[in-house]
Amino acid sequence: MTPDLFEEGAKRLATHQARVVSEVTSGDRSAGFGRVHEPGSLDLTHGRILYLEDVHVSFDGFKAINGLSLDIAPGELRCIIGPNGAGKTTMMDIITGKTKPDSGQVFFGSTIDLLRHNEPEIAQLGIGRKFQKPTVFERLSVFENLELALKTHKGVAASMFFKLNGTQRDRLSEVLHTIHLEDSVNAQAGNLSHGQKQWLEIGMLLMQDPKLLLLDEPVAGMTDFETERTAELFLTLKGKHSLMVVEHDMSFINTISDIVTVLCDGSVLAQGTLAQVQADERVIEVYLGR
Ligand SMILES: Nc1ncnc2c1ncn2[C@@H]1O[C@H](COP(=O)(O)OP(=O)(O)OP(=O)(O)O)[C@@H](O)[C@H]1O
Repeated sequence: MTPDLFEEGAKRLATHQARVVSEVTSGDRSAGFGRVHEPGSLDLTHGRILYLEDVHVSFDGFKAINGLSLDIAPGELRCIIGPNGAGKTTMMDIITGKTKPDSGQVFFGSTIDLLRHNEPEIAQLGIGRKFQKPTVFERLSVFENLELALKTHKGVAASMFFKLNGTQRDRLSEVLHTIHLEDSVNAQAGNLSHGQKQWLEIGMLLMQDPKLLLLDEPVAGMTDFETERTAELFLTLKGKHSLMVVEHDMSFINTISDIVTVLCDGSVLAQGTLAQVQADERVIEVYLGR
């Protein structure tokens, strides 16, 4: 880096720090959000890995997200439910940088302002997303899919010369064990069952060691047996990773959930244990009264 660029960077940092100091209220809920962080580290000082505050998004005047505030603790497994059109997918689009909100705050840890980053950067920061439909490479083996996930994460240039080292091989074996696919390591992904493909895709995300995993209807289309194993898998991941699971299957949610957040009309309608939210009159009304 040239001295000029150094100087410019130092000036930007000083301006940013001055602005942050003037904005932060001591002891406030938002205290410290926006602080400059060490590159590569995730500041969890405030005990929150994800923090959304008063987020708004409109599509052609329609308020899809309307004052959404929500936060998640490190290692937590949070379930998100809500009727069709509640804003669940749009919320995930905002967290992963696919949709930029009109206003509001979205922080990863205390210091990383996600609204300043694009989709690939957010993935590199440690937020992995699994869409409803499995998207594995059908012609490749289970092993090759997992290996490819690691290569892709390293970037195009690095991936051309990529060769698994010992630690990465150990990681791959560990992930294979976690996703219950040890016996299918050489199977072609296209020949796996629907549930196994879903697990493989989760395994591909795990190869990148995400800090936060967003999972959209992970058990849709699974057999009862596959759903049970997925519940076991998520309970294994909880603690090591933070998980946000959007699901409609209430018995699955009952097995895995601590706290359930109910979204409706783009904001949080209720939050608590599954039993608490199911007993909430407002929740009953949005599910049954429409
Ligand atoms: N790109 C877009 N343009 C216009 N409207 C949109 C767009 N994306 C989402 N919406 C609208 O925003 C609202 C929220 O949609 P979203 O997909 O986030 O809901 P959801 O809770 O994920 O629903 P579902 O459970 O059916 O997947 C819906 O009314 C949807 O039609």
